[in-house]
Amino acid sequence: MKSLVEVKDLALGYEGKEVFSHLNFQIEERDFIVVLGPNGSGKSTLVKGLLKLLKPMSGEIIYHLSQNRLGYMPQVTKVDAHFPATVFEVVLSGAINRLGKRAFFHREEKALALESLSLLGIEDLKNCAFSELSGGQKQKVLLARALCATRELLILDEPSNNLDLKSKAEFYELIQKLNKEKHIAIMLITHDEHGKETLGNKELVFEDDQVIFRRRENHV
Ligand SMILES: Nc1ncnc2c1ncn2[C@@H]1O[C@H](COP(=O)(O)OP(=O)(O)OP(=O)(O)O)[C@@H](O)[C@H]1O
Repeated sequence: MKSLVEVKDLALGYEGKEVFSHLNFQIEERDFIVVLGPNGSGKSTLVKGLLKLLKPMSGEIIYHLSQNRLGYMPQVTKVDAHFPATVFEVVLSGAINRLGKRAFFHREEKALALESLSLLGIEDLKNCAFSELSGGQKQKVLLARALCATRELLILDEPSNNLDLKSKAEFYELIQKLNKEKHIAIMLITHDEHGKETLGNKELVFEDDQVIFRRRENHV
């Protein structure tokens, strides 16, 4: 499988203090990597590094993504729930990295936003106010927004947070389908028991001063 991202001997941290070091792993095409670990262990720090919001203290991250595009879905709690925009506007904003020097979205980006909505079966929400959606619907809209950025690699930050069991199961089914049928590589950061047991072909586990990367044996 082609490598999408190579993390080599990476150390990340804040103000000269390392959160983790000597981290090595690769994200390959079609991978579904589950990232696990207790609060404060460094999961979000890794995500910040992958999104280039935090510079490596040592080591490097090498990207083999087309036009360096990465899809990121933030935690709903980190998104302003009262954001005064329609679903379509929120999804379209995911295509901002495709604009280059243009200030306005073209027909292609708008078509991509519609296609992302329809891929997730939520085209009927298009004109709804984002702030009025349920938690599960908001997650799907943010996933459609990430799909507008790229179909190569999505990083999902605790997507099951604050969802009821039914919405959670539905959401996991959806991302599994994107991975298996559309061959989108996924990195899922989760605390969730469901994710711990059943999802992913590989896992990255942050525990007691070490980070372990391994293949999951129970992968279906
Ligand atoms: N901006 C920051 N400045 C300084 N220290 C930080 C900053 N952000 C996080 N940290 C520290 O880095 C460590 C790792 O935090 P991080 O947020 O990556 O953990 P996490 O595994 O994502 O936790 P959670 O599951 O609660 O989101 C913690 O000790 C945290 O206090």
